Amino acid sequence: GLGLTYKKDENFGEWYSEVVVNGEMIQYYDISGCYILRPWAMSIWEKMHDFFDAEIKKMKIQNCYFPLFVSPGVLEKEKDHIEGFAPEVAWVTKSGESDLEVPIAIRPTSETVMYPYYSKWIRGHRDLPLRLNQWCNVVRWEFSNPTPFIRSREFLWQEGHTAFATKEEADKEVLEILELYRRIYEEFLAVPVIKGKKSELEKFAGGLYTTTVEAFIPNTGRGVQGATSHCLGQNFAKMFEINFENEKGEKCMVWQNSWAYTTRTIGVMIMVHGDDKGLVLPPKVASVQVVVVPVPFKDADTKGIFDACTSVVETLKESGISAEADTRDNYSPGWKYSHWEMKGVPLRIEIGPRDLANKQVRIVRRDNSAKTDIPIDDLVVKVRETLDAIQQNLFDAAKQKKEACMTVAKTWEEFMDALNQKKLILAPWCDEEDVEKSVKERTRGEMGAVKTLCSPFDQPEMPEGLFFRHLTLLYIKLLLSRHNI
Ligand SMILES: O=C1CCCN[C@@H]1CCCn1cnc2cc(F)c(Cl)cc2c1=O
Ligand SMILES: [Mg+2]
Repeated sequence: GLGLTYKKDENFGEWYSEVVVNGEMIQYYDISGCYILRPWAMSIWEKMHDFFDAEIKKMKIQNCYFPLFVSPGVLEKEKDHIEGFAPEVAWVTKSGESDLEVPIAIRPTSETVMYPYYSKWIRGHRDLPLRLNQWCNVVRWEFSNPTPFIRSREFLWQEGHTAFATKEEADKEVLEILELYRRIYEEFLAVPVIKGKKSELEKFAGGLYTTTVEAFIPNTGRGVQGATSHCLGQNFAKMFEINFENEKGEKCMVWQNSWAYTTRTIGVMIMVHGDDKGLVLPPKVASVQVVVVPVPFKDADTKGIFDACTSVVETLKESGISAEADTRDNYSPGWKYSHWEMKGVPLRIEIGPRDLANKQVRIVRRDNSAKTDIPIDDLVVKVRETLDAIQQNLFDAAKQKKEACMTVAKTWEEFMDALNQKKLILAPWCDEEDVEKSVKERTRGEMGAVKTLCSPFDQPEMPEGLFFRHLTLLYIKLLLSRHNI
């Protein structure tokens, strides 16, 4: 039938797999960990792309495209940089029947692809800042359970790679990009995130520091990394000899950043807003914001109703609202309601004989099912207001749920209690790796281990209790459950 067989709060993993398929976002593919992104998903990727691409162009960042293939020598340039990652690298070993002389890696990320050329291109301070971005796919042959959008062996992302003469410039850009990621989540996907800094243990090992926007999946009580903006320091400059002659003629190493968000953003949005009727799309990223459904009654003025639907769509389109009429005559209105609810269209407009007679339409919100009759003359104003209200309501509801699953722990007991309640924890933190490792060990239990998510930039006032050596930063812990999402 049309409905979902799994309930979100009872079988989250199965609900998610079903809703991405029934909502026509994903088609499962015959290679494990690979998924087809159907237009209903691709249009969301495009909306975010259009925003982010325009913003980075304002920052004078230019798009480019580097090859998919990486030669082994370059990939393995720095042993410690890729030590843990080697099992994820996919290799091309043959062409046709014949083996390649040397296997070629498929990019899992592009530092080692790009930086030998940064070294060639950057000679003097006038070549700086060099700021390139690419929109592409990457391949990481992961083995932990694949999940559409959240963890796939190939995914789409943008990766920015920038080089500066000074650390100050790099530090500034790291945060400018992080703010764009916050805006993608909070202004477009209606998902609240926390900005923060990763611990030494959790950061990108090849970099100097990692900043992150952490999102929250209330159904699992887990945090999830939303996007990341690293300052690489001069580590890669040293590795790839990316030097420049400064104004005084001295040879200096550049300071670099790299930053990315991926198609995981779409999965997070689905998990946060979806319900037992299907997807719930925030209007800012919905390719169809309003669907108009004719409700003919016997033969009462059917033509008038269809004409009204067409003119409502035209009026909305003229005012920049993406609207579509479902005039298919082989489906009932009821079927259409369920279908477009499953696809998460934010607003439905119904037009029947009574609406026609009263010169009104009935609007039905997807987020809270509220039904309102509005005069046709107020159509555009009311629809725009309602779409804005839906966007805000989705964000507010997600924020409230997130805060409900976070708690402050000042003592070890409070900490363990919160863990067992599958909460995210704000706890005093000494930011020492050995302590982080020991806490990970001490908390390894049937629910999985615990890891730190970030140290939030917005630190709440210091709690008075201390249980780590000394209180420096608060951070949010993540309770990892073996049965990941
Ligand atoms: O997160 C970003 C933003 C965009 C550019 N890259 C960085 C760091 C990526 C870390 N990382 C992540 N995954 C990796 C997987 C691999 F197989 C290899 Cl060889 C390397 C890596 C790796 O360096
Ligand atoms: Mg990884």
